[in-house]
Amino acid sequence: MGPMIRAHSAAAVRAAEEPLLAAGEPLMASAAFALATHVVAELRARGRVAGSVVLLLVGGGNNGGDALFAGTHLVRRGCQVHAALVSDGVHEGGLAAARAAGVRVHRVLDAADPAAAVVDLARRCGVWVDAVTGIGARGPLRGPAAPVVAALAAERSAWPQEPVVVAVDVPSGIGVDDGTVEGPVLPADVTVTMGTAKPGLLLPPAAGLAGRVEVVALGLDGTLAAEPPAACSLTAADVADLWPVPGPDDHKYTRGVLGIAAGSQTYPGAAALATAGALRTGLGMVRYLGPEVPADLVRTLHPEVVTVPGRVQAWVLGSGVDPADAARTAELHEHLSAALAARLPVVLDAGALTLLQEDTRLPDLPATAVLTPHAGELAQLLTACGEETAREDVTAAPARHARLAAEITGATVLLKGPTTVVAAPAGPLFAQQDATPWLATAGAGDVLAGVLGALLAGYGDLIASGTHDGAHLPASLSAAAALVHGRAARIAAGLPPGPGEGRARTGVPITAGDVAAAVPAALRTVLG
Ligand SMILES: NC(=O)C1=CN([C@@H]2O[C@H](COP(=O)(O)OP(=O)(O)OC[C@H]3O[C@@H](n4cnc5c(N)ncnc54)[C@H](OP(=O)(O)O)[C@@H]3O)[C@@H](O)[C@H]2O)[C@@H](O)CC1
Ligand SMILES: Nc1ncnc2c1ncn2[C@@H]1O[C@H](COP(=O)(O)OP(=O)(O)O)[C@@H](O)[C@H]1O
Ligand SMILES: [K+]
Repeated sequence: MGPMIRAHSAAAVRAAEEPLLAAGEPLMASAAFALATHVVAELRARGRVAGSVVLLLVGGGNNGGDALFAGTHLVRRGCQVHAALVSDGVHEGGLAAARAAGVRVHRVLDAADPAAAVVDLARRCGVWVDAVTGIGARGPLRGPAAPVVAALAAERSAWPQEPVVVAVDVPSGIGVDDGTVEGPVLPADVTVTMGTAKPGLLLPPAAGLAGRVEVVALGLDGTLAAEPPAACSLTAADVADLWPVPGPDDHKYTRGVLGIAAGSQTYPGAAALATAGALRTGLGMVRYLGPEVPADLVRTLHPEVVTVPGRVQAWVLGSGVDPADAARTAELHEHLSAALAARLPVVLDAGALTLLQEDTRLPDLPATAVLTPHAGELAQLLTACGEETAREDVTAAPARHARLAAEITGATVLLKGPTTVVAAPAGPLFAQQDATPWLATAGAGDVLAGVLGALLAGYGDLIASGTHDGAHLPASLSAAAALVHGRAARIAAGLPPGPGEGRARTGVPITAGDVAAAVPAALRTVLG
């Protein structure tokens, strides 16, 4: 279990590089050697290295320079290496070295149809190295590189197993700092990234195009370790550090009591699922507060649940609550006000999000309030806050919209989706890609609300005392809940915990109840 994956912005990487370059460190030579080593490893994993045919897609900057110098190493390993220059400029030192080593250089822009010329060349190559742009990219790919990359992406989707695509630093064309994809991008199998991961390698939708991410430290890790990351992904080891494990002196009140005001006559299942998620997560007690039908269901399914009011250390509000139900909405308002006054952490899900929208005086929430919208709910919330937003806007730039909602409301925002993104008003973004598309099933969000609520209840006393580290703790706990929930889904679907399958479609269907039932198994993979 490795430590947290930390990503830094292009500007932070440049600032960290500066003193090393000034001191004469051969960063590009190191980057190129590491890149060649990874290409060789990919070739070896697929058969043989010597005799393999490699295509370098070379842009006009240092990203292209990395690939040209890597090409010299690959020639020495017996590869036949072709470099397609897809920009007017080129890294002159890299070009001279590549030519001298025997790399075959193709000035494809001289062809009548550069995209067709590159595709023609690419069909003969088993590895494509994407070095069009790196951290120097401004906006989506433009100029001749755009149709070249679009044509290669189309070619690749027709032949998904072959070739292997290795991106240098980032897949060219992604939003390096925000993970947006606004133009053509060639999906990579592996991204060899220099110095540190970049936010776009973790954040959706670009993260889905990066493949496996290999970080080449280049000696920048020391400097960057002192910088807060722009984005990060928790690993199981980080979650193990955060997860409350009871000691001999603990009792149910020190372990945490969670109040759940969820479910309704119309949607009683949400109450049962949020409760199941919470109970399986481990906490002292669940107090369920709601109308007769969901309360009966909860008592029947979970006799350990208490259904009378009393002290709690955190709340889950709103899952399965119909916003048109005025009486229930008023109850949620009361619970929310009481929770905020007591500085208790609170999860605002589904119907409770609508509550915020209908409150024209949007409460100024603390970061210990965690909103858990999916893309459609976040679009509605932002629109209600005066930021006209469509669901598609959110899915095109999840991190930006989650951050915007956090800044407007003051809350922590856990945005659900294929990759779960967590944003507090300040501090690093979190991106968790621990689940499986099988998790996209009714009620799965209710289970997540319960898991997160239970975790927050374990920290309730600390949070209420105000002695924690501000916005960071709720965001980290939200990311941890997403990891455990995602792993539970994978285990229920018969998949190993850990990173997803990329494009492969594996596993079996699951219900939200299966996910809740698999939370202890997920925790076993985390806590050991
Ligand atoms: N500093 C170092 O020593 C080290 C740097 N390293 C490596 O250098 C990379 C950064 O190199 P960089 O700064 O030269 O920028 P880079 O990513 O090649 O892009 C600039 C080129 O792209 C072009 N271009 C821009 N936007 C575009 C667009 N939308 N669509 C199309 N083209 C576009 C732009 O053209 P222009 O705008 O000038 O016309 C220019 O030609 C970094 O990612 C890492 O790989 C490592 O080796 C470690 C040591
Ligand atoms: N394609 C996907 N891959 C992995 N997880 C997904 C995908 N789509 C949705 N999810 C996850 O499934 C859950 C669905 O929750 P939600 O949309 O609230 O459903 P519901 O309201 O029915 O409970 C969330 O945890 C979300 O992150
Ligand atoms: K690249």
